[in-house]
Amino acid sequence: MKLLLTLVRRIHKPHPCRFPRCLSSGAGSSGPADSGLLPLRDEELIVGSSRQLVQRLGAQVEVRADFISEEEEGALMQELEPGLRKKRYEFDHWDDAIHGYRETERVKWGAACEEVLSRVRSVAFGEGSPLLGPVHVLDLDKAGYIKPHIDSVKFCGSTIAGLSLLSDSIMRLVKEGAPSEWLDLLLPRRSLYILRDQARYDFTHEILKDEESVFHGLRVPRQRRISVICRNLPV
Ligand SMILES: O=C(O)CCC(=O)C(=O)O
Ligand SMILES: [Fe+2]
Ligand SMILES: [Mn+2]
Repeated sequence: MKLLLTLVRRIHKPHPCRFPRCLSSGAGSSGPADSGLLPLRDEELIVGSSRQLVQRLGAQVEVRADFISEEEEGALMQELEPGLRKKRYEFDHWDDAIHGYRETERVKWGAACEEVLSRVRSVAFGEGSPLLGPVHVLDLDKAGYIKPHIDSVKFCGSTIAGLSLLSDSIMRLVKEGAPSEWLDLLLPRRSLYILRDQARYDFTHEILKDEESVFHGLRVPRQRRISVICRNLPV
């Protein structure tokens, strides 16, 4: 199982640090302490190297804030935490795409979680799109991060949809072979993100370390974060 999950990710060499950056202005910033950055409108959750790129690639990237309620997050945690707690976070595989994580897959869910997942599937995937059966669950330690990689085209199809639990985080997309083209997505706690087509095939994605977690000039503290990821199958 570990092997299959690892095969899902094709790692890419980290690119040189791109801080500081010039970001377009306009987002508001205050909000409740819980997901510290809300309320932001969904279109304010994406910034990038140019307006054109945000517009063009933005059609293939979605971030939906507040996709699940606190109760639904609680239901997912209740179902996932017992199994996750039996595993240790892995920090020592330097060749892995992910540092400081434990992960699992789940096929069968209780009713409350199944309801959430069917909502994810219905917004992310076209009718009849064949899905990868098991849902992928990735638990990142506060000190964990995901290095730039592209999900395997052999095992995964055109669309990746992920819920973020427990923490806000920043997902960075960087065009393969053209590192000056990038998008940063602010993924608030309890949001859903969807990557499609070019955003999924031609751009690496990564989750920033806590200490690099700055969006639009705004510090976004990264806590332990759990993602629940649905994928479709390659055609
Ligand atoms: O945690 C996430 O949202 C993304 C995980 C990921 O990129 C992967 O497992 O390939
Ligand atoms: Fe990935
Ligand atoms: Mn992924």
